[in-house]
Amino acid sequence: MTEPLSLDVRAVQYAYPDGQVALRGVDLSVPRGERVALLGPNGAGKTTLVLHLNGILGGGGGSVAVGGLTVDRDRATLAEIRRRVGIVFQDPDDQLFLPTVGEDVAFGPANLGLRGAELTARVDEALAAVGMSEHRDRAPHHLSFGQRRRVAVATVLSMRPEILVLDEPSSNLDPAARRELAEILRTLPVTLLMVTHDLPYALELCDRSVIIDAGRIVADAPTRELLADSELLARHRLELPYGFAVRG
Ligand SMILES: Nc1ncnc2c1ncn2[C@@H]1O[C@H](COP(=O)(O)OP(=O)(O)OP(=O)(O)O)[C@@H](O)[C@H]1O
Repeated sequence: MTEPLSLDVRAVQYAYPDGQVALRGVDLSVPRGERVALLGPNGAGKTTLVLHLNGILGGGGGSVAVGGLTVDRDRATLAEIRRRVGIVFQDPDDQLFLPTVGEDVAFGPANLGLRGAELTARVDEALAAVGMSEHRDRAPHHLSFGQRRRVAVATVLSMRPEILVLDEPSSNLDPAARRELAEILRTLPVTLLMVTHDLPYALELCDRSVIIDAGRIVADAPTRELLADSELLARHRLELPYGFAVRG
């Protein structure tokens, strides 16, 4: 039997209630363990697509499956889909709200009913994965922004997701924190989908990139190849930093 894809998006369409069409038939398959960057200009449909992955949005046509389970409206399926799709939002403070780091990381698995040694093991594992074990008893608001982002990643990892979705993971990080996070993300044994405007970060972390524009996937290829195509980038309002050149 072939292993199920981590993510299988087929012909997904979506218009917001005000009539604004955001997705016009999106297909995207991601095998388990792959890291993919989702690129595109403002308003392209990146967030709308991400919100389809865990069933926050849907119903406009097409299908989404995560680890072989199709996203559906019934409660049990939705709960399982939300466990399988871990979303790390751009602002870690949207994800951290308990008095200590350990409590924040335990929150998700505790909600699933885990207790005692099993719960402790989940928290240990997630904090170790992001290099934050020694900060377990600290208050999240006493940590640096870079540390809070790592803890936000841990709050999702403790659910043992099928796919980790990161929204602009490098934003607001200083160069050292940016590099440390990249090193962490590279070693995580999960499928990763990273929404970003930071093209060098996409190149550093993801072998494959997808460009979405006006609700359609317009390119899906090795990151190096995409970033070497300056006409393609310009057509979709994507820019490499000044002086940063990529050879295909
Ligand atoms: N709640 C909403 N109601 C109506 N239209 C919306 C809503 N949210 C987004 N849109 C529209 O849907 C389209 C896709 O937006 P989306 O936020 O998915 O783009 P994006 O690629 O994530 O952009 P950005 O890079 O700016 O975050 C845009 O035309 C946007 O104006």
